Amino acid sequence: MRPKTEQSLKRNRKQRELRGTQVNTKMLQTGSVWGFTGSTMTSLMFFWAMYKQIFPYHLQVHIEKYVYKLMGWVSSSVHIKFNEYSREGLEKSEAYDSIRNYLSTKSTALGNRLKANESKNSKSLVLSLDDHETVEDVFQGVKVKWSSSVRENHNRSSTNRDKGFGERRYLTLSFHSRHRDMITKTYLDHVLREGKEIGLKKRERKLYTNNSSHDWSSWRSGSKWSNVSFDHPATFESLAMDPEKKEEIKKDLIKFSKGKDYYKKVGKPWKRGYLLFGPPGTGKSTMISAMANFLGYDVYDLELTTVADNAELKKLMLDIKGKSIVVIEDIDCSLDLTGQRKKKKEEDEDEEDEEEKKEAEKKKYSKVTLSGLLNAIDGLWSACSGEKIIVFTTNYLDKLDPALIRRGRMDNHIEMSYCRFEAFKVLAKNYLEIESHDLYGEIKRLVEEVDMSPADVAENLMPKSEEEDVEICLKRLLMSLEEEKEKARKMAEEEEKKKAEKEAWKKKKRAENAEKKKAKEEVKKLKP
Ligand SMILES: Nc1ncnc2c1ncn2[C@@H]1O[C@H](COP(=O)(O)OP(=O)(O)OP(=O)(O)O)[C@@H](O)[C@H]1O
Ligand SMILES: [Mg+2]
Repeated sequence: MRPKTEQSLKRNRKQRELRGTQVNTKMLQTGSVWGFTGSTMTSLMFFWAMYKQIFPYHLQVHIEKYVYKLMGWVSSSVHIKFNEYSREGLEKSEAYDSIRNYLSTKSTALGNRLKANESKNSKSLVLSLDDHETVEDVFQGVKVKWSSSVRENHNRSSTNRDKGFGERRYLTLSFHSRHRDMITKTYLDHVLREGKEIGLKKRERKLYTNNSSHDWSSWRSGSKWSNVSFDHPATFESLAMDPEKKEEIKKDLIKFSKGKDYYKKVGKPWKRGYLLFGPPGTGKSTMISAMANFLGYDVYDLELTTVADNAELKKLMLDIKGKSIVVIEDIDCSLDLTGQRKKKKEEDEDEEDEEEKKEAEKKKYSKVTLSGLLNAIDGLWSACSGEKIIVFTTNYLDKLDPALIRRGRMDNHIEMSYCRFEAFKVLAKNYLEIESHDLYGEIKRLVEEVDMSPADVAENLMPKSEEEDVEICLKRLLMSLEEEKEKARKMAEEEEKKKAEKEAWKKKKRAENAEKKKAKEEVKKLKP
């Protein structure tokens, strides 16, 4: 470790010497905000190079301090330095990362030399300004200059050495002193905000699932959630549904994600609830992935049946970060959230089949109640750590307690329905890469009258071998639709028959009753 560090230090020193006085001049900059004149620079360069060779480091630090002060008196420029690490060298500076992200967009435009870094938390390479590079930026008509610098880290504690820090990087922002107020107040705010935004878009997103509380202590740092990287390919473009409805949802999401100030103004926590309902295979789960990809949010898949009680649910909720979608799938099956009314009904019916018994067993573990869940959604936690979207999915809207899905809790109710022609066109484009076909007319007629889920349509459209072409897939879909239509017709016929039989039975009963009544009345008349 040590020989390698010393070698790298030597190499750095050499590089510095090769770069000459220009680089050394940049290294003058160490104060947090200070200034110096450009006119005195040239004469200083020579002395600076000499003095770096002659004086030991600890003396240089003192000399530099006084030189900066002197230069500050006559300066017309202001320089602000941003270190990569905190003073102790242990923690990476968030501001540095945000500025680096911001500058990566500026430097690409200007064609500067860039450095590609691979980051653990980023889904792609992070491009940043290379060492000793400069880039200009213009904000509200004011020109500023950013330069990236690196200097040896002379204060290498054992921790630093272990972490492999031989160098200290920093960015310097330079501008004319007359713009000091605007730059320090408005421009820096703008840079940090934009940089953070870029960082969030680039970061690798996660899919979290809740651990059972029995396991909380055994997970690293007592984590309540375990995660994998979220890599679902669904997007709104590939989602088959009514285009107008899709646009509405996208607009709603954009409004929400940009609504920080609005929510603050109206005094509401920055969160929004979506209820997705519809038959199986209509794209509810796919929609959640598309939403997460659209907004760049993490997904927290909350399995309520493994949550022991309300207190545990609250702890889980408090452990959720901002910019996330909290999902409770099949909310009607998760817990007995319909309250007493359902219990009574079940007791009356007394006809639980095997499946229901198993479900009930699962639910027994969890003591989460409806009011616990309502608190978890609406409670104080929901105002913590940034914006959140909560999504419930269900196949049976009428099974849910109205309190759970009322507006304000579930703000947006979205019905995911059977595949109609507009949705079919999206699926055909996704699966077969076609925009139209001779068979479209026939398909349109059938999909508008047959209830087939997008999942079933997609399955028919997917080529099953290399030999299967577009026509084969479309014809298979047509056949399935015809079969479904026939099935639906037979079912309707049977329904009709049953209804007619019931009606006939009722009529017969009514006639029998009338007959009986008549006979009784006649007997009454005959009685003295
Ligand atoms: N609207 C859709 N657009 C695109 N693909 C869809 C759509 N609906 C379903 N699919 C396809 O069908 C598969 C199943 O859909 P998904 O899991 O989203 O349905 P779901 O509504 O969540 O069903 P369930 O109610 O059973 O959970 C998806 O993987 C996707 O390929
Ligand atoms: Mg689903």
